[in-house]
Amino acid sequence: MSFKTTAAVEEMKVKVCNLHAELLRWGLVTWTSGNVSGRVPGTDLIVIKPSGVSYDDLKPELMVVTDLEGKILDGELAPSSDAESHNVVYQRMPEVGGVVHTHSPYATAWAARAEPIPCVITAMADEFGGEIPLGPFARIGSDAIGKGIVETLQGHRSPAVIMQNHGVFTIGKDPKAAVKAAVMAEDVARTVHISRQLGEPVPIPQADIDKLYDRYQNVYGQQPSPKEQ
Ligand SMILES: O=C(CO)[C@@H](O)[C@@H](O)COP(=O)(O)O
Repeated sequence: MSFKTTAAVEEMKVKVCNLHAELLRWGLVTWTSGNVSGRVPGTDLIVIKPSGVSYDDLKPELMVVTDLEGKILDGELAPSSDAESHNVVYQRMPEVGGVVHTHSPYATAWAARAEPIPCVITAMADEFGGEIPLGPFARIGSDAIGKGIVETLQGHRSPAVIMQNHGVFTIGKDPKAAVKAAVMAEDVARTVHISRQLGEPVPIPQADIDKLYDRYQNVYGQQPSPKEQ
C-alpha cells in the first residue's frame, strides 16, 4: 500500500532539512558527516536525512520517512547510516522527538580520550544538569550504538552523550532542541578543553548544579504566562 503523507509529515521534512544548516552554521559537521531526525508528533513516523548527501543538496523532498523499525515508507534515497541508532532511541525513549549526531571536534576529542566532560562551568549545569556522559565504543551496523546511547543517558539529565571513539548524539523534545544540545555540547567541550590545558578545572558542587539546572530549565528566558500554560 503506498504511503499517504500528511501535513505533519511534510512539515517535519522541512524542519529536519532546515536544521541541518544549523549543524554547518555552528561548525559541528564536515562534508556529509552528521544527521538530524525528528519524530512526527503523535505517530511512529521518523523523518531523517538521506545518507551521504551533501548539505548543499539537502531539500525537504529528499528527506526519508521510516517507521520505528527503519522500514522506508516515503523517499527515494537510502536513510542515514545512523538511522538504526536514532530508531533505537525513539523506540526506548518515547518522550524524545528529535535526535542529532555529529563528529563536532572538541566533543569528539573528549570521546577519543574516552572521558566524560566534567561539569565545571555553569553553562554545563544549565543545559546538561551535570557532566556530559561517555557512552561505550560500538561499531555502526547494529543496535549497539543506539542501546549504548539510551543506557548511558539513563541516570543523567544530559541531553547529550559522547560515544567513545566516535562522536556526539543528542536528544530533545523536538529536533530543534536536539540541535541546540549538540551546539551547546560542542561549546562547553571546547571551553573545558581549553581550561584543562592550563590546569585542573574546579568542579561545581552538586547542590549548586541542581539549583542552576532548575533555574535554567524553568525560569530562564521567556516563560509562558499563566494564561498560556
Ligand atoms: O558517523 C557516521 C556513521 O556512524 C557517519 O557516517 C555519519 O556521521 C554520516 O552518515 P550519513 O550521511 O548520515 O549516512
